[in-house]
Amino acid sequence: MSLPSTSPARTLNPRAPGERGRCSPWASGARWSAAADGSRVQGSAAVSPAGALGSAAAMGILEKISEIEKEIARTQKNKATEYHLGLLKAKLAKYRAQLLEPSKSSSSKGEGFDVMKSGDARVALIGFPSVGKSTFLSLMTSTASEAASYEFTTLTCIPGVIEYKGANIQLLDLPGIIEGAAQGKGRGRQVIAVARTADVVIMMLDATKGEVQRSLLEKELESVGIRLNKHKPNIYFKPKKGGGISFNSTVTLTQCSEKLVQLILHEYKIFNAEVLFREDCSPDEFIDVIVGNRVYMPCLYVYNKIDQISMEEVDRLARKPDSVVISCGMKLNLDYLLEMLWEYLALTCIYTKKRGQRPDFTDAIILRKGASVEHVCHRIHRSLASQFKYALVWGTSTKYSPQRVGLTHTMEHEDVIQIVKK
Ligand SMILES: Nc1nc2c(ncn2[C@@H]2O[C@H](COP(=O)(O)OP(=O)(O)OP(=O)(O)O)[C@@H](O)[C@H]2O)c(=O)[nH]1
Ligand SMILES: [K+]
Ligand SMILES: [Mg+2]
Repeated sequence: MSLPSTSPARTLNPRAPGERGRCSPWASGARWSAAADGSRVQGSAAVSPAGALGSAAAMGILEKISEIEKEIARTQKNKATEYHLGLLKAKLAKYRAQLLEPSKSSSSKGEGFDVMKSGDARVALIGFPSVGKSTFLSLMTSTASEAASYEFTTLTCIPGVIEYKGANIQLLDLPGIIEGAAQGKGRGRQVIAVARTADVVIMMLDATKGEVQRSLLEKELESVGIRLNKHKPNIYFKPKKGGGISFNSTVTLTQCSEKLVQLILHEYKIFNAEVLFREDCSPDEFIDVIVGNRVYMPCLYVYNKIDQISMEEVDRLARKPDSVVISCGMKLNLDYLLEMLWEYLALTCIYTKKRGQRPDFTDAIILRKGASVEHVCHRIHRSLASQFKYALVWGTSTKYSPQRVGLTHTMEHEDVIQIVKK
């Protein structure tokens, strides 16, 4: 491929990096309603009964899962089958959970996967074999991870550090995963366990291969409770000791009804609970709330090897939501990827200020979203929180500037803080 001399940047990045509204998973949530349903319906292919699970019990569950998935696929989706489908989905989620449980206690943890969390954030590289994950790690960090043209070059978790805007971002190179990973194929289960601990997942894809790799990987992660670029369903759910099921909603529901909610709850042997829908959620989303243990994670789809495809194809991929096109081989568009990654991490930068002085804007304290004043204290000095009297905060997290706050106050991006000791 030859890159055009006129404005390649526009083709690579049809979105301006600052356009957080359109690319950030925290934006309005418009994308979210369409995504939930149907994903399981197509999921039948992903569950292969030939999964690497040894025990007969596990095989039994796999069979049950594939049977339910077949039935869901057979069942037409309409008003009359709504309850039936809802029940099937609840059953499916239950069996999937059972399938995953035993592995936690067994010895299948896998050597080399317990990498210590370090730095300000963690990013996991997930992808099929030989898409270029290790090449990427070696390029972006000072760590070298072996890259080669054969599959499964990487067998463990290799950590590196990206230094960007004063933050240390831990980047994890992982073995390639394949279809059936969630059922234990290859090192899939260990890889997915690491992915769950990340702040952002980079799903690396080979731009020369079809779209099917993306949907296969999404399905694998979905099936173990990882929700990509979705927010937690806004449903209040509280199991109770008695009193039956009290059901309410603050919005018009088009996908769930009281009866369906009850059916699903009964499937989980829950007969007393308070349920309040604050959003028009699907049955799948409601099941996610009951099951709990779901991880809602931002994901960047990174198409590598664009040096191998046509300009038109590059342009098409670059326009997909949550997507970035790169070439590790030709070092194309890596800066833009870093900008996007920074946005998706949505780290909070806090500036400190001494009494009577201007804030120090040269040295930000970098924290995860939702960090409190106490987190800030710990970052400055280990004993500061115990000597803390109050803090003055300027910025978007307070109503007044400055405002006197306590240790539990939640900080926001670019707030300025002055800490007053006892
Ligand atoms: N043409 C081209 N080849 C690339 C690019 N990036 C990586 N490769 C090649 O792709 C092959 C696989 O790269 P790796 O980095 O080993 O891929 P991986 O995803 O870590 O593979 P596993 O560890 O086996 O899962 C190597 O031969 C790389 O040189 C790229 O941007 N363009
Ligand atoms: K490889
Ligand atoms: Mg590798």
